[in-house]
Amino acid sequence: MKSVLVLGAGTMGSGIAQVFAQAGFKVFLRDIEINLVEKGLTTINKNLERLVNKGKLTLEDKQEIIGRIKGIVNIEEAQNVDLVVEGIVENIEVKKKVFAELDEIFPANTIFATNTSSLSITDLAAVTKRPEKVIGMHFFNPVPVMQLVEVIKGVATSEETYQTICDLVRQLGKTPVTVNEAPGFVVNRLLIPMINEAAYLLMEGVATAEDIDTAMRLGANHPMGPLALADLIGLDVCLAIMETLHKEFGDDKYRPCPLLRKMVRAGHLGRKTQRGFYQYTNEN
Ligand SMILES: CC(=O)CC(=O)SCCNC(=O)CCNC(=O)[C@H](O)C(C)(C)COP(=O)(O)OP(=O)(O)OC[C@H]1O[C@@H](n2cnc3c(N)ncnc32)[C@H](O)[C@@H]1OP(=O)(O)O
Ligand SMILES: NC(=O)C1=CN([C@@H]2O[C@H](COP(=O)(O)OP(=O)(O)OC[C@H]3O[C@@H](n4cnc5c(N)ncnc54)[C@H](O)[C@@H]3O)[C@@H](O)[C@H]2O)C=CC1
Repeated sequence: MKSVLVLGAGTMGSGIAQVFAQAGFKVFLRDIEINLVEKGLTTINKNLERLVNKGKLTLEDKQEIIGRIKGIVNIEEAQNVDLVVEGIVENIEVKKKVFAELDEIFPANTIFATNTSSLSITDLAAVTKRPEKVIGMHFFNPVPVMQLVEVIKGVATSEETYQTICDLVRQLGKTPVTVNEAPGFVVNRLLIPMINEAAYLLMEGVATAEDIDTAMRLGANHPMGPLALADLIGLDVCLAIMETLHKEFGDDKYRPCPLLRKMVRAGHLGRKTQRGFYQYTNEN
C-alpha cells in the first residue's frame, strides 16, 4: 500500500493525513472547500514545525512530509489510491451518501475505512458493492500522539481487509485493537458517557467545570479532565456519539445531557470554535 485519500481536513482528517505522510505514504487530503483544506494543511505544518523545534525532525524531513500531502477539493484528483479513510462529519446519512459516491469512483479493490466514532460499519458497507472491503479504522485525538487505533469489523468485513488494516496500523507506528462492531465500539462506549455525566454534574451545579476536571485529573489520574477533553474532541462529536448510543441501545442510561445539547445548538463546540466548557485563543 502506497497512497491514501483522507476525506475531511478537520480535527481528525488533518491528523490522519499527517501520520500517513510521516510513515512515507502519498496522501490526498480532501475537504469540501479550499479554505478548509488549507486550514488542515496549516495545522499539519504547525505540528511538524513543533517537532522540528524540539529537534525530533529535521527541516528536510518536514519538507518531504509536507511534499507528500496534496490538498484537494475535487475528489477525481485522487488517482490510484489503495485506501480511502473517511473522517467527515459524524452523521450516518451524510456518510452513506459519500460511501455510495466513493463506490462509483474507485476501483473494486480500493479499501474504504471509516474513522467514525460510533456509527455502524455494516450500515456504511451496505451502500457499496464491496462490503468486504469496508472497515472501521478509529484513530484517537490528537492523532499524532495517541497510540491506539480501534480496527472495527463490520458483519461483512473480510479477514483479508482486516489483516491489511492491522498491518497498516503497525506501519503507522500505532497499536491496533480488534473490535466486533457495536455502537461506540470500546473506548467511546466507556469514555463518552463519562463526559456526558460530567456535563450533568456541571448542569446540576454540583461543582464548577474547573473543579470537575481537577477532581478527575488528581483523583483518577486522567491526563485531562472530562470537560477539557470534551472541548478537545468537539461537543458536536460527543453529542452525536451519545445520540447513537441512546438510539441503538434504546437505554436511557445513555440519554444526552441537555447542557451538551444546548451548547452544540449555540455553536460552542469546544476548541475548534474557541469556546466550549472553556474559552480558547489560537495559542492554547
Ligand atoms: C471521540 C473519539 O472518537 C475518540 C477520541 O479521540 S477520545 C479522545 C482521546 N484522547 C485523549 O483521551 C487525550 C487525553 N489527553 C492527553 O493524552 C494529553 O493531555 C495530551 C496528549 C492531549 C496532551 O499532553 P500533555 O502532556 O498534557 O501536554 P503536552 O506536554 O503539551 O503534550 C504532550 C505531547 O503531545 C504533543 N501534542 C499535544 N497536543 C497535540 C496536538 N494537538 N497535535 C500534535 N501533538 C500534540 C505535544 O507536542 C507533546 O509532545 P512531546 O512529548 O514530543 O513534547
Ligand atoms: N474529534 C474527535 O476527537 C474524534 C472524531 N472522530 C470522528 O472523526 C470524524 C471527523 O470528526 P472531526 O475531525 O472531529 O470533525 P470536524 O468537524 O473537525 O471535521 C470534519 C470535516 O469534514 C468535512 N466534510 C464534510 N463533508 C465532507 C465531504 N463530503 N468530503 C470531505 N470533507 C467533508 C467538513 O467540512 C470538516 O472540515 C467523525 O466521524 C468523528 O466522529 C473519531 C475520533 C476522534
